[in-house]
This record gives sequence, structure tokens and C-alpha cells, in this order.
Amino acid sequence: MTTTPDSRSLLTVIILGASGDLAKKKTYPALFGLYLRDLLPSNTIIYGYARSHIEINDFKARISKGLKGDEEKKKQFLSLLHYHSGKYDEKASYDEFEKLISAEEKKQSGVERSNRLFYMAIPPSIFIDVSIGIHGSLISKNGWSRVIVEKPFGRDLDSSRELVSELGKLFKEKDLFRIDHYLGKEMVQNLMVLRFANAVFEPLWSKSHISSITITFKEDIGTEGRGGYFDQFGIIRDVMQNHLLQVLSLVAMEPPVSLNADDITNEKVKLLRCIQPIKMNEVVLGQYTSDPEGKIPAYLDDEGVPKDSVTPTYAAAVFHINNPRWRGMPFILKCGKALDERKTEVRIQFKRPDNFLFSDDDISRNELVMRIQPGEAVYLKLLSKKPGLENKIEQTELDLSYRHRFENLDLPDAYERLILDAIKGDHNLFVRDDELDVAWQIFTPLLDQIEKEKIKPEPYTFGSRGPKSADELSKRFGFIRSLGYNWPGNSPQGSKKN
Ligand SMILES: NC(=O)C1=CN([C@@H]2O[C@H](COP(=O)(O)OP(=O)(O)OC[C@H]3O[C@@H](n4cnc5c(N)ncnc54)[C@H](OP(=O)(O)O)[C@@H]3O)[C@@H](O)[C@H]2O)C=CC1
Ligand SMILES: O=C1O[C@H](COP(=O)(O)O)[C@@H](O)[C@H](O)[C@H]1O
Repeated sequence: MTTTPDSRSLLTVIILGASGDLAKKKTYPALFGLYLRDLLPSNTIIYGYARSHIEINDFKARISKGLKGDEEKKKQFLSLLHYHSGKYDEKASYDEFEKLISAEEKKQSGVERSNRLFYMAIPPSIFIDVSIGIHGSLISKNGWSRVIVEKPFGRDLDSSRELVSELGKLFKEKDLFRIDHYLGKEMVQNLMVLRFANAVFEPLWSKSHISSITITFKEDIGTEGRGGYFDQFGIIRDVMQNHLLQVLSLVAMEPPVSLNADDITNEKVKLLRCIQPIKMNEVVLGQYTSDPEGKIPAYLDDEGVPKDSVTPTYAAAVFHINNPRWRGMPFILKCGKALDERKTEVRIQFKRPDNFLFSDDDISRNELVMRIQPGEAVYLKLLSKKPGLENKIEQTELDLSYRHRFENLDLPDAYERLILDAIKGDHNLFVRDDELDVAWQIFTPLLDQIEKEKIKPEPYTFGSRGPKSADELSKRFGFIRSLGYNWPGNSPQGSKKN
């Protein structure tokens, strides 16, 4: 591992909820990723805490399954891990934990400062208890203490405000890091660069030249045993209110004064405040049923999901931004589980040139697509003369596919970047309290209406493109699907086809 610029500092990472799924799938692998890249300070201790009694070797075996990489490095990383079980709502448990942590920290020689990074990989129902526990017993006596909080931050405006206020009594905003892991994704980071570092896009970036912007999140898996948790939230809270809204803010905000975290967030908040109330007749909700062969369980068959649940697993909604740049131009946000493919992208569809000189048969439009995952890419679909004697035009593309363009592409996982930033104290990629508040102001009336009126979602088959009405909604708001586009990069079988 690297020596930190200040080798008299020690870092203890404390993962609350260490026995859970998120810790196993994301938090520990991300720490391992940083370890492999030599980005953890040389004196690092990693403590897991949860209610379950787990022997340290069993715990290490569990974590080891989620780690990919060199076996020797894995062994070294696992030797940094400790685990302690205790209650989440009992001071005595945290006091006992504190003794163990300080004893471990004292074993390191020459250390003058012990910094502590707390990672709350726990359900929101215990955020406050755990925060009280950290604040009451575990704060570092001679270094910084920072707290990373996972989403969901509440389930509506009131509960989010309560969380913000309770956590605000215990920790300063500068020590709180609210994660939206989409902000750590490579292509999401690239959105600002594409927009503001290139002279070619900015003049076109408005309702004058763009007809619609669609932001899509698709997963090809269902809730897979997480139905009990998911049913309390639904896809709007799970993905749209946070990940897609963050992407929308970065795509639509005005240029910030500087790249400073507060300047960027100020622009995002300004933009979000211009979003008009979402209308129910501009929303499509869906819920997946079994696949055509009946082999994959429907949402209602997932463990913990009530048989009469009306929780949406799919949502599409139209957003209107009331500012000079976007007034009158729709933003279409779509997200769903159990669909035909896994994909997250931003699709900017341009208007046709005013004076279109060519055949009216080709109604396709220029599109700038930023594919966030999988296979990061930016491509611009354009019309070009078909090579040869004929005077025909066809759709083609300017293509920046990361895996072709960048040699030895090794992109860090979003969580790696975010944990590293929290260690550095950099808030740039974290969610500020006022940003969170305005996001809930946008969604709470809609969520209240859906729940009060028990609006029934439209069924769609597992593995399909989602509810039929979603494509109709896009069409209603001017989205024109370009037919006959053939990208040579797709194998003959195609990664998916229509
Ligand atoms: N660098 C690269 O990797 C590049 C890859 N490609 C690939 O080429 C293929 C075509 O690209 P592209 O034209 O951009 O994307 P698609 O044809 O996949 O999708 C274009 C749009 O049409 C919608 N759509 C797709 N099928 C239907 C349907 N049956 N009914 C109504 N709407 C539909 C999509 O919605 P939704 O999003 O909801 O599916 C999306 O909004 C894709 O597989 C793409 O990944 C193209 C260029 C570069
Ligand atoms: O926050 C969440 O995100 C994941 C999708 O994350 P990704 O990085 O794999 O795109 C989603 O599966 C989950 O339901 C949601 O809570």
C-alpha cells in the first residue's frame, strides 16, 4: 500500500451493517479495489459491525467470495479485516466496540491521528439509531470522523427532512457523505466534460435544436428475493428519484461558476427548482409478470411481496423544466426491472434541420447517445451519403466506444471512487441536503397520489420492453424512433433486437 502524505495518520474504516448484501457486494469489493490500486492509506484497519454473530474466519470467507483479483493480494487485504457483533440501538454495544477499535489503533506505532470513516450499509429505519451510536461512542478523539450514508434517504419529503434534521444534530454537513452511486460512474462524470469542454455541443444544447431528451435505466433481472424491501419503495424511489434525477440535473443544468462542489450543486438545485409538478397523465407505471414460459417468477411471486401489491417495478414520466433553455421541451425518464436488456443511457434527439432538402421517407433524427452502462460509449447518429453512385442517404454514426478507443480500459467501480473521495474529504460527488430536499419536493406529490389512489400498474412480461403505454408516451412527446439503423458493432446474433 502507499504511504499517505501524512504517515502519522491512521485510517479506520467502520462498516455498519457488515453482514448485509450491500457490504458484501459493494462496500468490501470497493475497498479491495482501492487496496489493489494502492489508494488506501498505508495504515488502514477495516472493522465490520452488525447484529449477527459471525466468526472472523467465516466472515472473511463470506467477504472473500465477492473479491476479484490476485489471490496473494486478497489474502493481504483479508488480514486487515475485523468483525464485531453488537446491537444497533444500545450504547453499551457501541462502548464495547469503541474499546476494541482503540486497542487495535493503539497497536500501530508512531500514529498521531486516528481518522475514522463510517459507512452505513444499513436500512434507513436504523439510520438514526446508528448515528446516535456513532456520535455517542465512536467519534475519533484525535482525527476526523466522516459518515457515508446510503440511499434511500427517507421515503418522502417529511421523512427525508426528519432524517436530515436528526443527522444534522449529530454531524456537520461537511462530515456527511450521502451516496448516490450513479455520481461515481465514469460516464456520469463525463457528462460535464462533454457538455462544457467541447465547443460543438453547447450552442445546440437547448429546446431550439433538441426535440426530446430520454434518460433510460433498464435491468434484465427482477427483484430476486429483495421484493420485501423493494415493495416498500417501488421503482420511482429506488431509481428515478435519485439516480435518474442526478443524471437529468447534470444534463440540463446551466454551466456552473467553477468545478467547486458547491458551485456545481448550486446549479443542480437551481435546475431542479424549475421542474414543474409531474402530471399523472404523463406517467406510466408497470409491474412485471412471469416470462412467457412461466419459468421466472412474477414480481408478485417474489418473497415478501404481498399478493395484491400495486408497487410499480417500471415507471416512465415526462418532466418539464420551466426555464429559458428548456421551456416546452420534454425530458422523458424511464426505469424498470425485468426488461429485455441491461442499459442506462441518455438519448438526446435533435430536431430535423428547418430546410430539409432530402427525401421525406427518412424521418430519422440525429441522436447523441451517452451510454452509461454497460460498455460505456458516446455516439452521434447522423445521416450521411451512402457511398457509391447512388444518391441515397443512410443512418450512420460517429462512435466513441470506450473499449475500442482506450487501451487497457480498467474503470474503477463507482463505489471505489466515492469511498476514495470521502477519505479525501471531497464532496463533489455526494448529495447535498438542499438537493435532496428539492428532489423529494418533486416526487412526493406524485408518490402520494399513486399511493392514495392505489393506481394499478400495467402488467408487462418479464424480459419484454416494458408496458406498451410507455412507448406511446414517448411518441406522444415527440420521440421518433429511427428505423433501419444498423450498427456494425452488433454481432450477427445482436446483443438484443427489436
Ligand atoms: N458504440 C456502441 O457501442 C454503439 C452501439 N450501438 C448499438 O446499436 C444498436 C442500435 O442503436 P440505437 O438506435 O441507438 O438504439 P436502439 O435501437 O436500441 O434504441 C433506440 C430507441 O428506440 C427505442 N426502441 C427500441 N426498440 C423499440 C421498439 N420495439 N418500439 C419502440 N421503441 C423502441 C429505444 O427505447 P429503449 O431505450 O426503451 O429500449 C430507444 O429509445 C443498439 O444495440 C446500440 O447499443 C450503436 C452505436 C454505437
Ligand atoms: O440503487 C440501486 O441501483 C441498482 C442498480 O445499480 P447499477 O449500478 O447496477 O446500475 C438497482 O439494482 C437497485 O435496485 C437500486 O436500489
